Amino acid sequence: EEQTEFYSSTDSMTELIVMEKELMETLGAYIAAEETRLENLKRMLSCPVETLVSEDSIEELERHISNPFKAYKLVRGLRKKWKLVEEITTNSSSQDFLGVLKQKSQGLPSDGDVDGVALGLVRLQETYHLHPESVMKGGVPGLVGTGALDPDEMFHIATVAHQNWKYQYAFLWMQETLRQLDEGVESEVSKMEVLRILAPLSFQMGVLPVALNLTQQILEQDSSDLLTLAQFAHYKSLKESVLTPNGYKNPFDLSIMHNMSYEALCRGEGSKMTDKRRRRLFCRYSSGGGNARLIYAPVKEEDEWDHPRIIRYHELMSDKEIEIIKTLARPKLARAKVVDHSTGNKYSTEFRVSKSAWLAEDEDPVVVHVTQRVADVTGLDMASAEILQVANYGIGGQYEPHFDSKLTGDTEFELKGGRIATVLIYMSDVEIGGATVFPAIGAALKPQKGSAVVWFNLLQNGEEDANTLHAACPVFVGNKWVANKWIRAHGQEFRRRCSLSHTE
Ligand SMILES: O=C(O)CCC(=O)C(=O)O
Ligand SMILES: [Fe+2]
Repeated sequence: EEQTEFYSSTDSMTELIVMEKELMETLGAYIAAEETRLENLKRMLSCPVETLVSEDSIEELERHISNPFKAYKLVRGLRKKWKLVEEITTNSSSQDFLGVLKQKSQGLPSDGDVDGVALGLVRLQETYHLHPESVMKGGVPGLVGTGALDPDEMFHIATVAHQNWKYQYAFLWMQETLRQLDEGVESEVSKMEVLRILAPLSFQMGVLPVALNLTQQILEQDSSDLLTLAQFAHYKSLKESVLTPNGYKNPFDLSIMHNMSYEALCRGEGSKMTDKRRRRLFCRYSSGGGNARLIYAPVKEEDEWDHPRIIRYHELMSDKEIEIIKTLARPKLARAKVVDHSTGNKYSTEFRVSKSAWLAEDEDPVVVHVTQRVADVTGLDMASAEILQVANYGIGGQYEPHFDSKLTGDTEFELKGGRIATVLIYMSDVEIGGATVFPAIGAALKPQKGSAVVWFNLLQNGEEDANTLHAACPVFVGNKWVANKWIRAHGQEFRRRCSLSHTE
């Protein structure tokens, strides 16, 4: 059974806000119905069938009901009233409400979803080198109104980081949790729970004085804990020995890990473009070599990179077209899957966190128009191209370095050839993060709504171009929508436009 997995796409996160609003309305209606019911019950309570005065003696009561009319009224009144009370009591709308809640709750986040969002946050921290404090205290430009997390939320993020072997971030979040608890902030998690994880973690991270101090704090609470006693003795002997632990790393220094060129490029560092080369990159208007559709409205073409050639076409899609494509894709978005090379099975991984959908030409004239526009500006033959793939990235959504031409079990290869070119259309701007980076050449391309970037994955000899290894950086702030048009080799033999054919 497929999970909803909101976190892999920002679009499904917005659905959650809508759902919360609907649930609140349903809850409001339920409460109103219950209030009316209670009001009715209270009214029953305030008008007794007969008033019993405390001084009334048995004789008086007997005299009272000796009047046959009064006796009649009493019997009838009691029957009527308490039948009504029973009716009102059983007519609770709680069953209806619970039914609605149960039906809606299938779309609400599961525990797995909550963990997934936390892992997404840690992934962002890794890529963009963010300390817990800077995330919370607005130390990140563009990230406004985050607000503080409470100790239970921090403890949860720390636990998820720990379970996913992200020890440095687990350590930092646990530390922050402990700091808050020491400041007396209310929490469900106890200080002992935090200490029992943080003490050995501090040792693992190589900060022996902290490990010793925290272990001591555990023992102050529970001096009979044998395991902790043994750990304490071990840490102490290490401290007293002249040997300092090898490979000591400052656990607060986030630059020591995740410094692969892919992540550096995502942070806007490590571009390998020199000034001299940059001066030879141009921007021009092109009519696609006399294409009738472009003569009066030439396309703005910009060199993004020289070797290999990467070109950006501006205004490939209009905002209106983008809205239509997104609307068509929305109901079809499913977590993007990666193919297992040995078994051919598809599975979802952290390697590729996004939701995608395929749109065929017959779904809407706009899809046909996009294909036509791609054909016009690139001059490539679309007969062998794949249908349009639309992707939406959520919190921490990313696609780690890969080649578009490396497809396992490619059923179209025989007939249409390899994925010779990629046309990547950006259907949104992204406030922070979400760049497309090429680690082998040190290039980073920023999403720009309506524009498309194009490169050849295959060299003229048909071999894969190792320089086209690329990745989608995690989205940090914003919503990322892209569309891919993969163009196959067949039909391009005489069409590889000179502006794009600098490769050998
Ligand atoms: O979203 C991006 O920036 C790149 C996506 C990509 O490389 C792909 O879908 O193959
Ligand atoms: Fe790709």
